[in-house]
Amino acid sequence: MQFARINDVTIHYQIIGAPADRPVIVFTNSLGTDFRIWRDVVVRLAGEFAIVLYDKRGHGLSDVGQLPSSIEDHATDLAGLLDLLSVKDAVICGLSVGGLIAQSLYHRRPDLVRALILCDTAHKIGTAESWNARIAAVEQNGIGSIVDAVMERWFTPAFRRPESTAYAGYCNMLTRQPVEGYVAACAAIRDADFTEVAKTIAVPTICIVGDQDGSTPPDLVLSTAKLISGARYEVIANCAHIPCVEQPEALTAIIRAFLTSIPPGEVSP
Ligand SMILES: O=C(O)CC1=CCC(=O)O1
Repeated sequence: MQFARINDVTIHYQIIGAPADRPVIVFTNSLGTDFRIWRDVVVRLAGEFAIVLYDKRGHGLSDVGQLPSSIEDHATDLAGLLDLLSVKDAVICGLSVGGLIAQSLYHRRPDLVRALILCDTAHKIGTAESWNARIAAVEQNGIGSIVDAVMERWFTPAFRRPESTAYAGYCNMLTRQPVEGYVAACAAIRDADFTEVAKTIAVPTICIVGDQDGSTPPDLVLSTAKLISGARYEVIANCAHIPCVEQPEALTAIIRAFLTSIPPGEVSP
């Protein structure tokens, strides 16, 4: 296990492969998850790319940090981690709130970003009312009180079978996040609007979405792709909000095809 102290926050991360030898992909995960969600993609890409995984503040083994915190704070954490690891020009793959963090990182530190993979994310996610209702429910009754509703957005019915041990495990992952970290991330998402930032993105970008995503549905992700000059758009079949868990093979194929299509010398393995 690897830990770094960044912006007074202990950040849990993992680095696989040598960044000096290979293009680097950095994975930044979604609300209520830690970096283990990327495992089935990472095992497919390891060897072709160097890979950086980390738990954003308030999730997994990372500290919650000072409250309140914003998407910009998350982006500053990620920039600090990449500086610490001497990683530049990385491909940033952000899932959901991770995609907001990726857009913010691009805005603040474009030198760190070679390409963007915006996965089940948007320029703006949800409404203030929906986030305030979620925050109130979690503060009053805990994360367990929202687990069924969240799982309906994360996974298709085929994945949400009661007898599935994987499904049970991801319910555990959600409910075991620290309440204050979860609530802080909900508030950060509520307060984030990257509409204007998205219009400035000038690196190769792909927007990917599950066809049954209940959190950032395909039409929302398409509207984000349309804000970004030259962005590609891909829909994954039989998939909801977390394709790295539900359809890792399809997601990996899209990531690989995207990265190998970028001009040689930029990100080709
Ligand atoms: O929990 C959800 O509804 C899904 C989600 C929204 C933002 C994020 O990161 O995950």
